[in-house]
Amino acid sequence: MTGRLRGLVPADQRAPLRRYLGAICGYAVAEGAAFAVLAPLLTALLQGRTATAGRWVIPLAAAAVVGWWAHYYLGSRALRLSTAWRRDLYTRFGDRLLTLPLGWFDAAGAGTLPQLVTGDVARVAGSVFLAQALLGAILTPATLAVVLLALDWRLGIAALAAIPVVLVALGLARRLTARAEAADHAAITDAGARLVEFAGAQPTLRAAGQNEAGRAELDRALAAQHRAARRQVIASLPGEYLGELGLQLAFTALLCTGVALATHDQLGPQRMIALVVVGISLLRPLDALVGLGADLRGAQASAARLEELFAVAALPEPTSSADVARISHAGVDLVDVHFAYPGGPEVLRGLTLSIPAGRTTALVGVSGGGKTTVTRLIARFHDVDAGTVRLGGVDVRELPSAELLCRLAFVFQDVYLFDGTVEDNIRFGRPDATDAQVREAARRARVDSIVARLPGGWAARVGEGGRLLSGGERQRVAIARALCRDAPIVLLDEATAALDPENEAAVHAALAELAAERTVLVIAHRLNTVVRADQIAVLADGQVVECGSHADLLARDGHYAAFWRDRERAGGWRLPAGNPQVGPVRG
Ligand SMILES: Nc1ncnc2c1ncn2[C@@H]1O[C@H](COP(=O)(O)OP(=O)(O)OP(=O)(O)O)[C@@H](O)[C@H]1O
Repeated sequence: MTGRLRGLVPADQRAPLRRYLGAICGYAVAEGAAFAVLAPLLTALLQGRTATAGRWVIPLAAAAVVGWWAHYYLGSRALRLSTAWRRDLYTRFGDRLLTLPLGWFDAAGAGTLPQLVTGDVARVAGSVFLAQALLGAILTPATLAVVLLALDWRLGIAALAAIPVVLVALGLARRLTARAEAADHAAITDAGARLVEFAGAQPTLRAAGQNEAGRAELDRALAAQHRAARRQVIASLPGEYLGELGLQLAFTALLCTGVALATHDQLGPQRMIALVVVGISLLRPLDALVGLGADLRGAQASAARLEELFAVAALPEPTSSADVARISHAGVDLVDVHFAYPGGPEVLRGLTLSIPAGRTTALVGVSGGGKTTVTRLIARFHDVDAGTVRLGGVDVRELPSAELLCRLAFVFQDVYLFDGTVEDNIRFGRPDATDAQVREAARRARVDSIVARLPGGWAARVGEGGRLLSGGERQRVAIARALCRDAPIVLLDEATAALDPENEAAVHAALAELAAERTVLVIAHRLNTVVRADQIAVLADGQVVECGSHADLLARDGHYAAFWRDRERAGGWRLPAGNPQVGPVRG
């Protein structure tokens, strides 16, 4: 077990694994010793000493029976160890997902999850079986080599001629395939992600009559994966061929040496044949070594990826929740905030914004200007690079994440509903809510009218992701969830999609219920929302360049007023990114 893999072995499985590895070493050596019995047996048989040969059959038959039992026993041990290891990795995986910074999920990291869960965990846990094959392919020939050297050192050396060539083949295979293996893994991950994306995009693609256009990305990823797999096979060929060549040379050397010794009367022909058979038994398992080396590298690479995931630093948590008592109001303040996504340019450059308690603040700005980023920093998906985000006067970094998150409710644009009933989905915001509280939240968010039309009513399931509901209906359920949660601060990303008049009116009524007496920060995409907000913050160049009510900002005749005039002229809201003037979306 190599260092990387050993590091992932669960603590309570280390001792059983050590015992198992010891047992398979013993098994491999014993297998070699059992093969060695062939030498006296065959010699006696070929010399016509059948009684002696018969005596040697007894230990060989006993070894076969014991070997059969040991094989079964070790196989069941391996299965138990591998299953326990896999279970532990899944548990650690689940625990890790709970503590990963939320920002990790919307970065590239989340795309690697399926491959980590399905491929890497299985490969690491499966290395228990690999260890058996590998140790067998090393120790059985090593035992036979010692026996052969003891019986006839000349034939032993001839057989061992393969070893340097096999070692060179292993090194060559590792060097040539390292890059190809990494590229193949990246291509498999990408193709998997594209496939999931393609499946999820089916409704949109078909509605737009763009089935083929949507396929292009998937086809490209599959073609890339095919190329990467072919390159990996090609890269592995020289190592395999060299290993094979080494073995053929060793067979030839063994035979030639045996024949030479027999013809020069150095060795009886019967003994020569028996020893050559032992030599062939020595060489045979070496054949598998190059392939097993590739499997081991694959398991090590999987272990490295899992280690990388387990090593992602959780955002530092305060050791005590004492600062929670200092929260004096439900307002949020961002002070001189600087932030860049890992490896990206600075998105927020000294942003200062005060979001007063119990009021609605609309955030407007060009697409990609950093509005969503502001909400993510308030919820501490990421930590700021400089400056502070305060909730009720307390730095969010000084609040335990559970304390922070229980004060926040989110209503995202792409609302995700679980495949349960509407009620389940509303209760999800607050698991201990009573039926009456859930129904009340549903009524205030105008969800009861959705339930009325669902076949099965409250008992109807909404489908995975809420696909049986329309976008507006999903958002109403999300608003009901937030109402049920009753958090004092709501972070809301208003839907950009056009809603039918009935849904539009229902969503607005629901939002009005949500906003009453709560602190709301809304990424506003609708004219009504912007105009009605208590204050509008205009985001440009990573800063809040204007802040005030609709009337104030119009009177100031700055960015907002310019955008407003633009909007009146064009009848639209959103200005293209790069335009110095700012604006949300069509009202
Ligand atoms: N997870 C991420 N990793 C790296 N960069 C990101 C990430 N999320 C957003 N960005 C980048 O940060 C910048 C700000 O994005 P953000 O989503 O905050 O803008 P926005 O104003 O909400 O845009 P929109 O109105 O189009 O939703 C963009 O350049 C975006 O590409």
